[in-house]
Amino acid sequence: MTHTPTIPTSLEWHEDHLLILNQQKLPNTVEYLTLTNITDYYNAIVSLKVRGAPAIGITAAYGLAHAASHYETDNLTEFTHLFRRDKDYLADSRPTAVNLVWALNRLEQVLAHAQSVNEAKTNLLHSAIQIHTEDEEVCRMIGEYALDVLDDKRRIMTICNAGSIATSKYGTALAPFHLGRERGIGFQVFACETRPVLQGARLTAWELQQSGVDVTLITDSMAAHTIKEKGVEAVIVGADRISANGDTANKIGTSMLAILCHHYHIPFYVAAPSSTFDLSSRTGDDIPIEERGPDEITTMGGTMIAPEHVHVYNPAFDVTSHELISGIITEKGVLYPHFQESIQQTINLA
Ligand SMILES: CSC[C@H]1O[C@H](OP(=O)(O)O)[C@H](O)[C@@H]1O
Repeated sequence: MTHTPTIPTSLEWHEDHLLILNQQKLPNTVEYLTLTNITDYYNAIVSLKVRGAPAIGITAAYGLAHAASHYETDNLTEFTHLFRRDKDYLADSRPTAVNLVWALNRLEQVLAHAQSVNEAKTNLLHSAIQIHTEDEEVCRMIGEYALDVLDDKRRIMTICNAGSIATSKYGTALAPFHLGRERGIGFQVFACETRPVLQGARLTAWELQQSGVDVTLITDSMAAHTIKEKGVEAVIVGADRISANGDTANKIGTSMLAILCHHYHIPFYVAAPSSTFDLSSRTGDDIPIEERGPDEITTMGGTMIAPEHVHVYNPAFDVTSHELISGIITEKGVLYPHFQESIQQTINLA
């Protein structure tokens, strides 16, 4: 049976609930979950059932609007108090991806202009839907600019999953591959498995196969050898938070690839929407790095692969110095060094 290439997505809003693709079950099971209360939304984000900076921002926005639609008060002051309680709850789910707080703050701005509880409930949901639908065009534009930047390069490496299922559609780092396949541009993508959660092995390999893109899976430790032996021509990655000087937080292992690109004299690109920039973080030192539990490292499929009680350090992200980044590809165009200035000129207009 021939497979019809499709670009998979992970989020669907249905009138009064959000349907999410359970990314913890991929690639073996394609399962959708219905989120019905704010604890469902929180737990889905914390447990990485939904993950990826833009996708968790969109999910949190729906979660907050959904919760607010059930507040039983006609008093706007009381409504606002409940709103801020739930906003803070969702904001605490994961600390590194700034898209989460960006989306929640956008809803708070909508609430500030509401004249009644009913108007607030309506406008909050419309804002969440708008954040979701806007993101698809943003990712498509990132894909267009990335195709220009990659030019005639075809052998590209990536890490984690900055793909269609990590956003509304298309993705950021993977967007050029999806668009390219639709236009007959044949990329060969080398996907790092991305220990410990295996977003590369479980998600990027699956997503690109669904979309008909040529993907080769490697372990993270094979990156240097693969760049040299397979003639990798560029690396493109996503981002969770980009500071004012261009330092970029992304999945753990990303800075390792940037250092390899510097050594092998190939370009290292970051692909991210404007909503991933955090100008209040002056440098990467200001970016909070999420640390996750030991089980992600000491177990696989529920089986211990390390001795009991071993000390574990599990940072989920690392920071790549702006000095190692060749370009930051956004929906507004490509930013080049010196990033402090180009970010001020471009992202301030967001
Ligand atoms: C466009 S996704 C951006 C970013 O989010 C991922 O982190 P996680 O899987 O922990 O949510 C990864 O760092 C991606 O590059």
